[in-house]
Amino acid sequence: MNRIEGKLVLLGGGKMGRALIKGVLSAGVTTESQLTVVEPHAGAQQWWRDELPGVSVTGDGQAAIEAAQIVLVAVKPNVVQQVAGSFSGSWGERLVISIAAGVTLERLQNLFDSRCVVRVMPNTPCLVGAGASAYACGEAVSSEQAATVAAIFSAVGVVDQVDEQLLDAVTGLSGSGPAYVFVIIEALADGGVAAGLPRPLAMQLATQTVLGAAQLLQETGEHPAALKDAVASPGGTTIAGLSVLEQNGLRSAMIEAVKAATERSRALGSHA
Ligand SMILES: NC(=O)C1=CN([C@@H]2O[C@H](COP(=O)(O)OP(=O)(O)OC[C@H]3O[C@@H](n4cnc5c(N)ncnc54)[C@H](OP(=O)(O)O)[C@@H]3O)[C@@H](O)[C@H]2O)C=CC1
Ligand SMILES: O=C(O)[C@@H]1CCC=N1
Repeated sequence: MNRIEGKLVLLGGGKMGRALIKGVLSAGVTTESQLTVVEPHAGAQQWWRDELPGVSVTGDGQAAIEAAQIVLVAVKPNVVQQVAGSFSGSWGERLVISIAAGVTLERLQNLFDSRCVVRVMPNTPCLVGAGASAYACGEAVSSEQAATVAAIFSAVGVVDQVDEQLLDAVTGLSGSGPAYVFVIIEALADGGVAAGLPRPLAMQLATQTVLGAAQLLQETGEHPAALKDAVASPGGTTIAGLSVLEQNGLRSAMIEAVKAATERSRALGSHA
């Protein structure tokens, strides 16, 4: 794992900020003494003090940002403008990495008056080191700085550099995708309960089935259709279940969900 150089400030100590920082610390990408979290709300500050007592936490980021080489922006998209305006110095001397959904590189470059900005889309499985992230770099980001971004996000899962035009679709697929999968797992468990299984057993079987299927797909490198066919015996149980999924439009529901989330990411970008 590559260690990153310099002080890092996290703006916004909520769900994603916590997931990312816990991941980079446990992977040894940086250390608690190199980190400051800027979070205005007392409740959220307390979480950091309880969980990571070696990390500095403050409500006012001015001094910490002045001392930092890397700033990770993890506030809601509609708060990015406010945090960009909260610092009186020049952002341009720092690498600014934003995970705000939909907020474009052009918008980041304008808000931070810097071309040294990176737009990233991670997801919540970063919390357990199984995230999927993609990023695009602004015009002045050096290859060393791009490597810093890769080091941070590879500490919490897989990461790819992409053209910025793909990032709304990344948001619709892997950014929002964990929520779709949680709905599928919950529904599978409900089906098991409806068929007579105790709830805890149904939940364990549903979760492990999704985890195992994803792992099988990844490790064999087979096409999902081939693995699906291998489960479905002629005249058997699986083809009976699959036929109900087709009748009820599961595939098109998934496709439309990703498209709708992609559109929403584009819309967030135009309003942020
Ligand atoms: N959740 C997800 O699955 C994903 C989210 N994202 C993106 O990550 C970003 C953060 O999302 P998420 O972690 O879910 O949101 P959270 O609301 O959990 O975290 C945002 C945090 O920022 C704090 N905050 C508000 N104003 C300021 C400020 N002026 N300065 C510093 N901190 C502030 C919030 O405090 P308070 O709540 O008290 O206002 C909150 O603790 C969003 O832009 C989102 O689009 C990206 C990928 C996946
Ligand atoms: O729902 C959202 O807006 C954020 C971005 C991707 C996942 N959650």
